[in-house]
Amino acid sequence: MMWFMGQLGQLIGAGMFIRAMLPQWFIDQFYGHIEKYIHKLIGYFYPYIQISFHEYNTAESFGRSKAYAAIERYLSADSSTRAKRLRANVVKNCQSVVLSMDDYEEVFDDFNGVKVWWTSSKTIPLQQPFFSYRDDSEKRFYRLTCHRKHRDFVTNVYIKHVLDEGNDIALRTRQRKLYTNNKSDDFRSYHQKTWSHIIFEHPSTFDTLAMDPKKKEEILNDLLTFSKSKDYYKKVGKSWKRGYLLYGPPGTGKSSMIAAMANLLEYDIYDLELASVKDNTDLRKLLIETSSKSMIVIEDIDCSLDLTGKRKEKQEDDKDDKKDRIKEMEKMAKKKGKESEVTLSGLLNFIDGLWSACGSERLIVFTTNHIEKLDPALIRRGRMDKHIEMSYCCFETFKVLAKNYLDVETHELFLTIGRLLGETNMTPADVAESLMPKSDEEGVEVCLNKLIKSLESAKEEARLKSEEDAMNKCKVEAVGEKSEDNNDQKVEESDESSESESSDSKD
Ligand SMILES: Nc1ncnc2c1ncn2[C@@H]1O[C@H](COP(=O)(O)OP(=O)(O)OP(=O)(O)O)[C@@H](O)[C@H]1O
Ligand SMILES: [Mg+2]
Repeated sequence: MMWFMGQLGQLIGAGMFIRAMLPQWFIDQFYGHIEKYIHKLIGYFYPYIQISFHEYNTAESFGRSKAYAAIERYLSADSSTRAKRLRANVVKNCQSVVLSMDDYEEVFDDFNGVKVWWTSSKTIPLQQPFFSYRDDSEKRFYRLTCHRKHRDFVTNVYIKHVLDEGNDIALRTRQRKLYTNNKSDDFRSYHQKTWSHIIFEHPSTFDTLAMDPKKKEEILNDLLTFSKSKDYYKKVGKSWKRGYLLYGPPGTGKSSMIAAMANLLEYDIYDLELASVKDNTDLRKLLIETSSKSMIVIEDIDCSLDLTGKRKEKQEDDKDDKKDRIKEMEKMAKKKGKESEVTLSGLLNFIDGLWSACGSERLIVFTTNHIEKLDPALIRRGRMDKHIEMSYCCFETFKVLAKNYLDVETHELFLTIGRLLGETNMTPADVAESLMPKSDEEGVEVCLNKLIKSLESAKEEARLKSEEDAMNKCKVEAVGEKSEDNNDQKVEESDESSESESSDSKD
């Protein structure tokens, strides 16, 4: 049957060829009528329709057709098991090979009971052009054939299914990227692109992330639910994005959490450095050029810009250490002649203004060491939907680190470590550093003892510091009391002198 269909297809092609051979006057006078009857006749025997998808089409003048690429991926996923002749394409920096059907191969597809078949083919022009910006010697295309009674289903439903699947495969198999907007001035003058990128390869996952297991599971479920909620977001009229605020002291795993999130959902990361953004218009431009399935990350948002200060018109106390840092940054920016003019309202619009709805399936993540210094408008629910505290190492966190770094789940020293962790604050970064063997000779016990030692010295340091603080407080109070006494004495003396002056004058 397939052979028969193929032959009929060839006949149609032959008809086209005969048409090209006939003189023009004959075509003008008779061919229109003849062709009508030929098609009727062919249609009687050949109840199939054919749709071609060319690798290069005029609508997408440069580069390959996106539809062709999507079909190629869709067919590759399946055809490698069914087609007899395959073509190998090397991807991911020569690390893997993707197989696709070779030229003139044919595969069947069955979708919802409708049978179609795909043929890969190519045309070779008779004359090679003198000049061409790409190799025009071969023009590949896929031909889809189906029964004409399924025409509507195939054109409206099946082709959409193929393109969606193909695009999904592209997302699943792509190399993920880490983008930055911070470029040197020299680079910027040659390349006007807003983002530059490297391949994103970070080993952090939710398995390696040390934190309270219940909290971890809650975050994991939240992320997975988000990634499957396209229809829900559409139904409630919200753009498909979610904001996360990660806060806590340095070294508690905020950046590690970001990498784990991106690895879980297979998203790209756009690491946005606000201090390098010229103004709100530039910020919008950056937003527009981000892709879907991505995370936009602003680390240390409290130090990025004087966002709170601009809103409050710098009425706040200038002794604040954050402001000192910002002033320092502004000074440096002025020196370079590129001070950022991004305002708080610009940033709020970036997060959930009208423009933020472009693209979809996006996470916006802020990190900070000082949540209390952020403007409430910036982190209210709806903008930053989920607030996650990354805190000092507790016993549960330690157990995850011990499993990751030493491969132990229990040990007699765990009891001592648990007690010490309850008595002093140590970041997971510091705990991890003690647990990491520094040579092959350092076994589990040595590393756990190292941790106990550093916990004890951290505890001692904290005790000394609190004693010193208490002493300083006493000193300040004593100085305060003394100056109050002096003031009282001065007041008394001045009262006395004024009294004596008044009595003198009376005399
Ligand atoms: N919760 C954690 N789980 C696993 N590893 C951690 C955790 N916290 C810290 N680490 C380890 O400590 C290192 C520093 O952590 P990370 O950079 O994620 O901290 P951070 O909270 O982003 O710090 P900062 O506020 O200074 O940016 C990481 O490379 C990781 O190895
Ligand atoms: Mg960090």
